[in-house]
Amino acid sequence: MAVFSKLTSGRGSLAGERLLRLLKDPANRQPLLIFIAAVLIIRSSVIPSSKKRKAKESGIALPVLSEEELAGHARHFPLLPESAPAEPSAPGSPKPTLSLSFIHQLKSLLRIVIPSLTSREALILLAHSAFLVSRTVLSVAVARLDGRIVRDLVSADKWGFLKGLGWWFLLAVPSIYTNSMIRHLQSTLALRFRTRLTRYIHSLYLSSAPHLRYYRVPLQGVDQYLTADVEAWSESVAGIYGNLLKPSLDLLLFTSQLARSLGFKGTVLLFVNYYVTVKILRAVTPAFGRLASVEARLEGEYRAGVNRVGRESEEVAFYDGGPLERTILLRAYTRLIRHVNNIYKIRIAYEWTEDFVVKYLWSAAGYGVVGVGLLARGDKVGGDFFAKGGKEGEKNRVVADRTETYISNRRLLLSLADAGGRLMYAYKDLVEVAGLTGRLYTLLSTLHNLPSLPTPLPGDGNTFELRDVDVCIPTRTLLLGSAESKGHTTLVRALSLSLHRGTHLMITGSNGVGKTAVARVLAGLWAAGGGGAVVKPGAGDGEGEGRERMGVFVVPQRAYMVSGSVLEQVIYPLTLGEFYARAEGGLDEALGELQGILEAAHLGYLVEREGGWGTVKEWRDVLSGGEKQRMALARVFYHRPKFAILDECTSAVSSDVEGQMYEHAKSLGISLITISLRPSLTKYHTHLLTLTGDGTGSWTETGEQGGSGAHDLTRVLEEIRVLEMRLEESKKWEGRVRELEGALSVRS
Ligand SMILES: Nc1ncnc2c1ncn2[C@@H]1O[C@H](COP(=O)(O)OP(=O)(O)OP(=O)(O)O)[C@@H](O)[C@H]1O
Repeated sequence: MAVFSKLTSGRGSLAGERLLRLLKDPANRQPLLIFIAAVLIIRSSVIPSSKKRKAKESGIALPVLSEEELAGHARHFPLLPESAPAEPSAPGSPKPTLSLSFIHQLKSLLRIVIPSLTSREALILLAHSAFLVSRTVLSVAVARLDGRIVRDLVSADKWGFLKGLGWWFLLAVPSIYTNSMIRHLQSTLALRFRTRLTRYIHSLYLSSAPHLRYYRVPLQGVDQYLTADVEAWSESVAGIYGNLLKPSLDLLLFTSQLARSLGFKGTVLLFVNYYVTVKILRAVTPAFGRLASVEARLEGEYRAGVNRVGRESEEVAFYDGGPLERTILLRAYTRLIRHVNNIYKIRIAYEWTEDFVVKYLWSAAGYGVVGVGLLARGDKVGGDFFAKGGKEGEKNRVVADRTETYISNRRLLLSLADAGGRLMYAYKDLVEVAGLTGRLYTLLSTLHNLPSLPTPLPGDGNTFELRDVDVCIPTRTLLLGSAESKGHTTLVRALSLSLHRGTHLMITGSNGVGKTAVARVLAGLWAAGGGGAVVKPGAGDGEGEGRERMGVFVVPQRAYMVSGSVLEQVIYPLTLGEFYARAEGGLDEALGELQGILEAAHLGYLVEREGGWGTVKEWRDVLSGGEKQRMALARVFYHRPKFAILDECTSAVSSDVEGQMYEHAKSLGISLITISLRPSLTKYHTHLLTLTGDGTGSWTETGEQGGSGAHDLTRVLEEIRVLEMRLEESKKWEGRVRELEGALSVRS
């Protein structure tokens, strides 16, 4: 009551008095109280004040969930047999029906989007529910008022009619406010669900080592899951609540209201009507859930095709592959459209039945139900009414009362038919939500259940070692972390290596023998097979070098350019925030250091050419192949790792520049592991690993022994080459000598 006394004080006292007067009437009390409660909830907690909104807008952030928080959810996402990674086509395959497993899946996802009963989402849901209830109550009030107005009209009650009209306008205000708030809260809820789910999936999918889920997830078209599916699910789930709750409430309330005037028979008839409706619609409802799930998958395939052409546009253009790409895209599009068309066709029969049931069967049932009471009693208001002693005024009153009852009931019945229709649509939506829920659950349970890769041994921090490791092409199980190498194609068998800082290894061998595969095992992307172990140097300050150094930094074959500025290209994968935090001597000094690094990578001109460190461009397209490779080397110089794995990453750089960059890297104390086919690079290394590629997985290692090393190896190879050349030449001279001898013998 404190709220009301506040309302009645001061300027609002007149309005407050009126409000209290309205509340005294029991017929008005219920809808008004609900309406006021809903407005107060919204004002206090859901719609932020302008001050609050400003603060929120300036600080919109999506903090990453911690591994502990993610682990807390993991138990709600056990790997279902349908979504087990053994089934690559899993996303479309689980049959989404309204079964127990759907309820479990939905609950698991709802836990993410509504984390607690005091969360903002729960409050919005509460306010949404309050508005839904108040809308139903308002509908009943409107139906009753409708009846009263017509009654007063029929009985020519002028004042009653005007009063009714006044109430009509008064009720319009909360009604329209309620309707718009329901829509607003539903969209807000959908957006918040989407944000929560996106944040959760990103935290899980892009979590850093040791899981590298984004690299290992064995699902096709993950982008479709992350974008379209999340959005569609959030919209549907936020909508389905209202679409289910409102008509269910309507059904309950309208039926109870009707039951009062329809009597027993009418009420039974109403229930028979419900039963028949449900039976008919259940029989004709197609598997909308599965259809929606397949549609999402096909949409994903088409989308991935379009993305590929956009990404590789230059390559496609060089080959002039447009027509072929068009055929591929059209094929994917046709598959999608054919499926969507099928859904439309399947829907026709369903919608015919639905229309008939909702519009005609329900209305007919309505007339029947209203009429049954009156017709059954057979008490006409005709001539015999007076014969039985009825008076004129009484007749008018009876007619007016019946009109009121009829109008109110008819309105309630129409609303009831509408509620029934909505409920049917909601059922269809619910089945579609089941499809999307199945897909998202598959994604999350797959991500949660990716087993950890075996953790590399730490060693002394300055040694890189492979002990008896089989390098195997990853089948799904190996990719998921199994160290069991049986049944897999083994590229390199029982490989053992031990590299200390200061030594430099070159891995060579012909194409496809598994050089990059060895790098993947070294970097921890693939599990070491054959029960072997990897000893990997972690981050640290090395041997008293002052600055914290990364353990291992890999430069892959294809140079990767991140979206962002020139500066962000050099410091990748460091964020700008981390870069600033590191710049202890000030930003100018840090940028000066970066400029020096670019010069060492022969890219000193870049910052000036591109208009500054902050210039943002699509660097993948702007930089030449060689420039991209030099930028990748600049990253190595910036991070100064203990070990750098360079996978054919200077193939487009001229030999002299390549040599200078190698020397520079070594001068920074970086131990190099180079994968290359260029013999000219051997001279920068102390060890040589040759993968023979003879199908047995064998390999040979040449290393520093007693002062000799790869330098000797190069020298020996060179000497053999020179001797072979001389041998070749000597054959020519032998031929010439024989020619001359032949000529001499002819003369003599
Ligand atoms: N994810 C994978 N799934 C299946 N096969 C793979 C996979 N990755 C690599 N392979 C196969 O393993 C073999 C070795 O690949 P890898 O990339 O290590 O060769 P490489 O020696 O680096 O060759 P190149 O000199 O051409 O770069 C190849 O035959 C390749 O097709």
